[in-house]
Amino acid sequence: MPKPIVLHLGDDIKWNHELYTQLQEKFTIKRSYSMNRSDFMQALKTKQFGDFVAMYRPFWNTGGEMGNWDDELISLLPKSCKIYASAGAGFDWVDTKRMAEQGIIYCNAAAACTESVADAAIWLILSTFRNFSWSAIAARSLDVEKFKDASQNIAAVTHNPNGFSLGIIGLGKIGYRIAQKAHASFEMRILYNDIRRMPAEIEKSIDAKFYAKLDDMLVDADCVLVATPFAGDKVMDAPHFAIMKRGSRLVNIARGKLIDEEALVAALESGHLTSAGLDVHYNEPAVNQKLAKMKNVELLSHTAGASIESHIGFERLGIENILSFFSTGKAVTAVNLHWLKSSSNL
Ligand SMILES: O=CC(=O)O
Repeated sequence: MPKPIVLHLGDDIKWNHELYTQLQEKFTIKRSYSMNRSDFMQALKTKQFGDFVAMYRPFWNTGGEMGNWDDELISLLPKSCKIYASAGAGFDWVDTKRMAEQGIIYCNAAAACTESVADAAIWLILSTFRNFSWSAIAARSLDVEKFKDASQNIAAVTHNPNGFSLGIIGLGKIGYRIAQKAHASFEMRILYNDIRRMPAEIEKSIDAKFYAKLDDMLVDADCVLVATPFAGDKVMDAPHFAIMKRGSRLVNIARGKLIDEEALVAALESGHLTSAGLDVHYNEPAVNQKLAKMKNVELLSHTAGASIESHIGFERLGIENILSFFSTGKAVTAVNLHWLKSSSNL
């Protein structure tokens, strides 16, 4: 009996060679490498990869050249395909509901980059309180006047985060890890808003206060952290910024489109918000020109999750998802089971 086929998207794996050998023992691996959308669609139409049962994308740098996984692409997948295990935490580029309708489980890999993203969030939170961006820009300018300006004036406008409140939108795996770190390192008071309340022991472990309504939390938080998946709608727009505490801060490590960036600019320009820290941007890879000019805004190039540890974990978790699914019927990190269960195709 021929082995079932796994379609490996993108580059070779780099780290988990033993585990990959296990995958090769159980499956025939076909490769698409970095095909563009039209070549990839053509390959699916002509069944170039055969009737594969799973897709595996080990790292986010490659394997996404076909673009968003929408109805056009998903409807070309063979009916044999049951699981797509990909690198990456966010899955705004995959229509996971549409996949479920076709009986395909989508597995993300947030668990593999949680630590990296949480560390980056701590950097951004700290930066918004201490205005490190201003200091760094001045030092790199090689301009002694800018250096003196930063060195003499920053102390008058910055704070230790200790004892301030961090209001987290989305206390998932990543939000919780950030809360743990902020609570343990800076004794920050943790507030959170989510669609569901966490169990009492989770809340107790970080002394967290739950807000059923986002607006109520925005009024109380000294720093608002966006850590929720992007599902098509903004969570922060002008009315939200308006009710935030005067002098508070905003950090976003989730997706740029969750925030109305122009409204954020206006809130910073008016001084209603003191500072912001953004890993993600509305029009990536382009960064908002006004934000880029603000010394009280820390900006990163969507690298919060970028570390070798994340890469190793992405590769591993993807293979584990596929091996587990075909041996036990259960994937490790499926995100669309709620839709799959109700799908009439199953
Ligand atoms: O943004 C990065 C990711 O979704 O993993």
